[in-house]
Amino acid sequence: MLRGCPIAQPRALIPFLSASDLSIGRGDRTLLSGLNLSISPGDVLHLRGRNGAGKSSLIEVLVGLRPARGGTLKRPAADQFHWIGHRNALNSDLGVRENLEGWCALNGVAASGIAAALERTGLARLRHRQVRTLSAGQKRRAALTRLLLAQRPLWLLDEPLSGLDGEGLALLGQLMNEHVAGDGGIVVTSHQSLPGRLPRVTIIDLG
Ligand SMILES: Nc1ncnc2c1ncn2[C@@H]1O[C@H](COP(=O)(O)OP(=O)(O)OP(=O)(O)O)[C@@H](O)[C@H]1O
Repeated sequence: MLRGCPIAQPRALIPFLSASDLSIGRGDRTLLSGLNLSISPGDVLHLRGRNGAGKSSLIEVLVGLRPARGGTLKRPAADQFHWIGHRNALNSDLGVRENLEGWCALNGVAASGIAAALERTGLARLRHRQVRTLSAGQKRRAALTRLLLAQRPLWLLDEPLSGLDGEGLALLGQLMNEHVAGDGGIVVTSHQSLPGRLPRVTIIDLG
């Protein structure tokens, strides 16, 4: 029997996360309904909208912090995504490095990468500073440092641009670019255009 060269098959991209006919609400109000979305390796999903449109509420539903009001949601396992919320999830009383060490210990992540990750996010110099003494942008950078340590395929970033200066925005653009180039996926909320040159961005306007 003749055997030819194996023919390269197109890669089937299995979504990290998908939702159909999703509705979400706060209190007695429905904020969003009939929402369909899917995020696969290499995708960036930009959730855009005015203040109060429901961006944070939606991302909290996507990560499982609050239930959807209706529809279907398929989410990855907890160790397959990393979420950065509005508040950065940093302990103000601890130093930058201590925060990261604690996060690594809690999440079973090797702490050996902390020094390099802090260099990358421009915080090496501030590693011993108590978090409460950092500026808003520096706190944001500390939260972004966890992305490098976590090395999880799906990132969910709520307003990651807030507080960052031009250099910080460029850094975030690079991190996002590298992540999707390595077949990661990103869900990101922002009022602004996203930094960097991202190859595959889908924008969902929430109003
Ligand atoms: N605990 C709450 N109870 C009732 N309504 C709430 C609660 N928290 C937020 N809301 C309302 O839900 C709506 C959506 O809020 P959400 O924080 O998701 O908006 P957002 O698009 O992220 O806004 P922003 O751009 O200002 O961060 C707003 O109208 C807000 O007032």
